[in-house]
Amino acid sequence: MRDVNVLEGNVVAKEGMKVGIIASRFNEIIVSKLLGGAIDGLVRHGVEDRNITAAWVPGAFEIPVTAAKMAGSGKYDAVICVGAVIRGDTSHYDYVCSEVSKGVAQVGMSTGVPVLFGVITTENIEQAIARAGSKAGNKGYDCALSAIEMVNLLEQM
Ligand SMILES: Nc1c(NC[C@H](O)[C@H](O)[C@H](O)CO)[nH]c(=O)[nH]c1=O
Ligand SMILES: CC(=O)[C@@H](O)COP(=O)(O)O
Repeated sequence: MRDVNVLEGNVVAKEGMKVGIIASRFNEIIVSKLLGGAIDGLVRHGVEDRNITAAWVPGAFEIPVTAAKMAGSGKYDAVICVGAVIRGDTSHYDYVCSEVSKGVAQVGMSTGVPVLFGVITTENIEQAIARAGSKAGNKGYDCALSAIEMVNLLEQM
């Protein structure tokens, strides 16, 4: 490749990195696994337990307002959002998923704080289980590593 400048964040947490995690309680049996995966990923890559703060909200729809509060507080280098939205019998699923994804993205862009979207949106419980620590991995863990990478990348800009 030509001799260009390439910026990339590594996945080793900077000294004193502080992370907020927002977990939605709806489908808690799934979300607790996502939360555990996020914490595991952060700690394994150098974030200290005492620098991780987790907050429970009722459902995924309450994540964006909480993310705005966390990201806007100046206390956190990154915010990870984990939840599980599983389709039911009505169109409620579509509205929840749409607003949560848009809201989380908006918080990141408006604050400049990396806000990671670890809310799984599935057609059924089997798909959710697969993404919460079984055959499709753990989306919470994945978001932890992405949070560290994004903090390290944005600090270079
Ligand atoms: N059906 C799911 C919900 N619904 C609840 C909403 O997120 C919200 O708490 C309520 O509409 C009150 O504002 N939430 C999930 O996280 N997952 C679902 O599958
Ligand atoms: C994602 C939801 O809001 C959904 O679980 C609610 O179920 P229903 O559409 O049957 O009311």
